Parts: sequence; C-alpha cells; structure tokens
Amino acid sequence: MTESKDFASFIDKLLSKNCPFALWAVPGSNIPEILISCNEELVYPAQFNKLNGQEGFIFAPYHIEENTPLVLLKPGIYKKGVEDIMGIGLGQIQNEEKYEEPGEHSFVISQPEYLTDIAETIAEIKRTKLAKVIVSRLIPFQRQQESLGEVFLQLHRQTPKAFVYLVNLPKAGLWMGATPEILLKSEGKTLETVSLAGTQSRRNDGDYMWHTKEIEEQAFVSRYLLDVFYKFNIHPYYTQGPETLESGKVAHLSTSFRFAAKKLAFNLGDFIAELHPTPAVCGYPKSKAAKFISQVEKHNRRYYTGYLGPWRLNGNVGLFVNLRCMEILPQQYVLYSGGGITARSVPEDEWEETNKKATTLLSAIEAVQNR
Ligand SMILES: C=C(O[C@H]1C=CC=C(C(=O)O)[C@@H]1O)C(=O)O
Repeated sequence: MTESKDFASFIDKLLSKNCPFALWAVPGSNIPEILISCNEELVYPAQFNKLNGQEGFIFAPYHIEENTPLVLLKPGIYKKGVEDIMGIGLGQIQNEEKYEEPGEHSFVISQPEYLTDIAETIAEIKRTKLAKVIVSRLIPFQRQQESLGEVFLQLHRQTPKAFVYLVNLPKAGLWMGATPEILLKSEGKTLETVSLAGTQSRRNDGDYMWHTKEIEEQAFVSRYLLDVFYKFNIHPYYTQGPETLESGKVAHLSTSFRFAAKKLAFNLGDFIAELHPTPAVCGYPKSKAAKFISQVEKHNRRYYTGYLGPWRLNGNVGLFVNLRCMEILPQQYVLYSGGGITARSVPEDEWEETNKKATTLLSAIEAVQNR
C-alpha cells in the first residue's frame, strides 16, 4: 500500500467528498481497510455501555459530551485491500456539506507553563493519595498544500506496527493517528487487552533498561486491569510481559492479558465502559486522576485518549486507544501528546517525552511537506 501514489490521490478524492469514513491498517499489516457510511448509518450511543449488541466501527471520545459524541459507523461500504478500495466508484458516494468547525484550539501552553503545571502535579501527588496522572498538551503544526493521502501512507510506512488510521466524521471532525495501544482485541475465541505505559527513546541496539519510574507507572495500569477482571469475574487469564514495545521514535513497557471471549459474550459494552479510560491515559486512582486532569488541562481532549476501531465488524473486535493522534483543521494540524506523571517525574524530562511522542506524526508530515 505504501508505494501507491494512486491510492494517496484516491484518499484525497474521498476526503473532498467529505463523506463519513474510517480508513485503517491493523498493526503489522500492509492491507488497508475502509468503512464508508452515509450520514443515516451513523449512530450516537448516549453512553459507552450502549455498545452491547452493536456492530461497525467506533470512534469514541475521552468523555462523551455534546461536541464530542460517541460515534458508531454502522456497516456501509466495507472493503479490504488497496485494489478493492480503489474499485469503489466514487461517483456513487454522495458529496456531503462541510462540517461545522470545532471550537478554537487556543489552549496551547508554553514550555514554562507546562513545567509549572507538572511541578504542581508532582506536588499534588506527593501531598495526596493521587499516585499517577496523565497530563497532556496540544502541539499545533502548520498545514501546507500537502496531500493527506500521502501523509497517511507515510505514517503507515514509518510506524507499521501501530494501528494507523484516518477518520472523517460529522460532529467529530477529521483525525489521523498511529497508536500502539490495544484496548481490546479479539483473536478467534480469545480476547486480549494490554497494559502499556512507561516511555523511553527508541534504541537501535534494542538494549533497553527500564527504571523504577516506568516500571511503577506501568504496574498501575496492570493493577487496574486486574481490578476490572475481578469485577467481571474473568479468570483464568494469561499474561505475557512486561516487555518492550517499540513504536515510532519511542518504546514502552507492555503486558498482554488474554482470556476466553465467552466470558464477555453478552456484556462486552459494559466491559469497555469500565475499562475506559485506563490509567495509561487517565491515572490512578481513576476518579481522583480524572478530576485533577479536568483542573490542570486547559484544552478539551476531544477524541485524544478515547478509543477507536472495528467493533464486531465481520465478527472482529479491534479497539485501540487514540494516542499519537491529531485533529486536522483547514489551516493546521493539532497534535495531542501526554505522559504519565508520578512522584518520580522530572518536569523537563516529561516535556521532552511529549515532544518525542509527537515526532511520530510530525516526521510523517514533514517528510511529505519536504518532498
Ligand atoms: C498518553 C500517552 O501515552 C500513554 C501510553 C504509553 C506511555 C505513556 C507514558 O509513558 O506516559 C502514556 O501512558 C500519549 O502518547 O499521549
């Protein structure tokens, strides 16, 4: 897929129609998949647990609000593979009106402001029972005339092990990302969820050493997943890790948890509602962390740290946490990047970490802009 110039221009033509669609490639796969729906095939479930019994592609926000609804694209035109996708007659797809612009993304904070926020976050952690909290920030980047189809293909070329996507939806907007974090994935009769946290720069020699800060940070996520397993009576389960997972210019600690899918045959939606948001994107304990985030972050996370992916589409569930993502506005890209803060955090290192995470997207955009 990555070689095809024609495919990039197909994606651009589809975007010019402005119809609702989700285009994605699962980790390790070179085969893109697309779901194009018409407006009538979009559903806006009022709560996360209303996904029980539904089917399609989910684009879920961090919080469901009026401006950030939970969106389910019901199965419309579904195709897999470049040839089949390009075989879709664009003439049969209706042109949709331009979506309403989301509100101003004016809450871009400076480095000194960010450092102050992180210092206050660390002080709060030391003073209270809050153990870990994810603090994020926005990174704007100017758009030029570059093809978004080419940016998508470049992103896939650079991060083949991530879930790479492009989603265009009324009410949600236009988003692109390459996320390494599985929220819930089915494989035959097995379900898998993953605890992912802790970050360091990617190494060429693969010789990773993990420090206490990252080990603890990831352990909070694993502990939380096990709390949820207990509530849903999920046992036995099989774990693998913690092990290093490389993604883009960074590497994380990752533990995989697998269990029999029949445990959640009738309440998968409830399970997701309980799981989201995990301490990989919110913190620990969860309600304290969520409250702290709403005070410290001046921007709205919108769909960043939500989740997305096929939901029982052809029998498969493949949900990923929406990280390393950006909203695409007419004049600029708005990247979202965050990191887990604990008592052991150093503000300047956290700033660097958010920059490093953003290079996943920035290097793909720049590669296309500099062609
Ligand atoms: C919140 C983000 O990453 C999460 C996932 C992996 C590692 C993380 C960390 O080391 O802080 C974060 O928990 C992000 O990329 O914006």
